[in-house]
Amino acid sequence: MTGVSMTFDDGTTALTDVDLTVAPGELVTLVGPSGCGKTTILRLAAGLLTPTAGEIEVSAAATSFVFQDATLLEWRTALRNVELMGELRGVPRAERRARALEVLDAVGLADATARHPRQLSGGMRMRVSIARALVAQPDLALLDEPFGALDEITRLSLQTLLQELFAQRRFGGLFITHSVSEAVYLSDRVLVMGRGRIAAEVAVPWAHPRPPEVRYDADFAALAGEVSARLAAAS
Ligand SMILES: Nc1ncnc2c1ncn2[C@@H]1O[C@H](COP(=O)(O)OP(=O)(O)OP(=O)(O)O)[C@@H](O)[C@H]1O
Repeated sequence: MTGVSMTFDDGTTALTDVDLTVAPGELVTLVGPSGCGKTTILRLAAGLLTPTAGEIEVSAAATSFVFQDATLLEWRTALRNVELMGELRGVPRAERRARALEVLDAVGLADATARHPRQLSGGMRMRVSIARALVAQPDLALLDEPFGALDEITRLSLQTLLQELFAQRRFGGLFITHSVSEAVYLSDRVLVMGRGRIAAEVAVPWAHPRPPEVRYDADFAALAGEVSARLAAAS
């Protein structure tokens, strides 16, 4: 997006002159204080909102979304939740089932495909949600604080999983988080937002996949410290 500004009908200006690019296969995170415009950027990228000014160009052939709430259909099994996307697109039954089983296996749920959402833990529900996003083989995934409601241990394991999936499948990602360490662990670039604008950018140089232990390196702590300092300056 180039020069994007967004003012809502009630006069609230959420974004002013924002430039942002996600290269193919790149994972970019947005961090910033509550209300600074992160979700508005994602909704604009998804085509759910039209900017007041500026241009948005999405070259990805397929875009997927993952929200903080797993948003599963309670009356469908995990497998049939993941199959739904193929059903809506008219993918033949055998093919959509094979694809759904493959991504459920990739997120570590091969043994839980027949369970309904109420029979799954919060972390497992989020794995189903990620599987549902991946089954469409997206070029771009838009993730709005997907791990925000999870406990710390589940959150760390899902960060590792997402990062491994990203390394294998090389989809681009735009990921919102409030966690500085999550941002540094996952991304190629961390964009630090102030109110309605991108205030700073911190590049993370390490190739994917990143071992979970990288979080305990001194270099990691230094980058997290830099993001935190920029966040404090931008807020
Ligand atoms: N539909 C809307 N109508 C009017 N104002 C809105 C609308 N959606 C968002 N806003 C306002 O735009 C600003 C940015 O909101 P946005 O949801 O993008 O922030 P955010 O950074 O994602 O916040 P959080 O971290 O709390 O989720 C806020 O002031 C919010 O109140």
